[in-house]
Amino acid sequence: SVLAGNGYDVQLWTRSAEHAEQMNRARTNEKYLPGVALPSSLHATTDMQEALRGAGLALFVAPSSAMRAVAKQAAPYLEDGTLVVHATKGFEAETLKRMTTVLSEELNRSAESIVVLSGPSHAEEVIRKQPTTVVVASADLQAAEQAQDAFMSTYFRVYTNPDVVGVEVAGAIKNIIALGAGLSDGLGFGDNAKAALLTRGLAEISRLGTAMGANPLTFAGLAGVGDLVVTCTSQHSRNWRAGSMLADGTPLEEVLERMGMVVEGVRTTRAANELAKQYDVQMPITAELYSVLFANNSPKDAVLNLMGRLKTHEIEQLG
Ligand SMILES: NC(=O)c1ccc[n+]([C@@H]2O[C@H](COP(=O)([O-])OP(=O)(O)OC[C@H]3O[C@@H](n4cnc5c(N)ncnc54)[C@H](O)[C@@H]3O)[C@@H](O)[C@H]2O)c1
Ligand SMILES: O=P(O)(O)OC[C@H](O)CO
Repeated sequence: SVLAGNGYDVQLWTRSAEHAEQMNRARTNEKYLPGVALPSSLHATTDMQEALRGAGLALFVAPSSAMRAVAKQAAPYLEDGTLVVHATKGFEAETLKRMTTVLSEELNRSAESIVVLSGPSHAEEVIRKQPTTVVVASADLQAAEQAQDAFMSTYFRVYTNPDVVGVEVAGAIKNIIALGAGLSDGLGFGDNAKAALLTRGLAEISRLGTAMGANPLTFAGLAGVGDLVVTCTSQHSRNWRAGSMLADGTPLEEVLERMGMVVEGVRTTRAANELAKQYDVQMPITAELYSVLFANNSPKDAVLNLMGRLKTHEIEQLG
């Protein structure tokens, strides 16, 4: 929608012929963003070759679990001059790889040339042209600026950042904290608890991110604090909603079925739990979430465990 509004002809690839037909016929996306008109220069297709023919820019935004498969399908048709951007928030579950790594492997491109777009940006608001700010990160400044120019509009403001690791880690891990924020609200806890989760969640994100090579300042930016705030507080957040449903004892499988859309925080909790071990960093909120999601621990016990941890310093934990 943003790109079409900027005057580009946009081909929207989907694997579902029925969904593509519905969007082209009704000029709305009834399944995911009902009731909002799609720009006339946006055309949906299930034909990957058609979607990528002559493309100046290809935006990959499949769920993290599908990214490798989608990239594999795209690889034969991606032209050399096409800028690759992704907006997916998560790790590959089996390998713990970041999305730029997965894309680089499947598309036979250097990871440095790929751009990640992230930040506080719920689709429901963007499609209604509500003011939104995001960041595009790439090791290649020219590539980041090319993406910035393509997406920047009167209601969609885009900043560049060279820190791909920081932006990808922040975008992925905030979904875990949002699940926790939903749980906290669902348990009836108040604003103090939410603020605690956001702040100590940011400490966890920063700790893992810096261990993986990120610039700590990225976590104070749009991909860090910005996305953490929006995902932990917005009515639109699927991760927050899933967390609030878990609070009343609804089993995880049922929550995911009822959501009907990707809840990245669930798989990311598993991945982050592994990454914390690999990089030897403490991620207590993630560990408790893991125990609730995958080891039948009760949310109330998880809170008791977090509050009962040994006393410690605030700042030293950031190191
Ligand atoms: N929705 C948002 O506001 C938003 C904002 C920023 C980033 N993201 C990120 O974008 C990614 C996708 O989220 P979404 O909101 O579009 O999810 P969604 O669940 O609303 O839609 C996912 C789409 O991917 C398709 N899909 C699922 N598995 C597939 C596969 N194996 N092959 C091909 N297509 C497949 C589904 O059919 C659906 O069309 C996530 O990583 C999410 O964190 C979403
Ligand atoms: O709806 P969520 O929880 O997947 O969050 C969507 C975006 O990541 C918000 O920036």
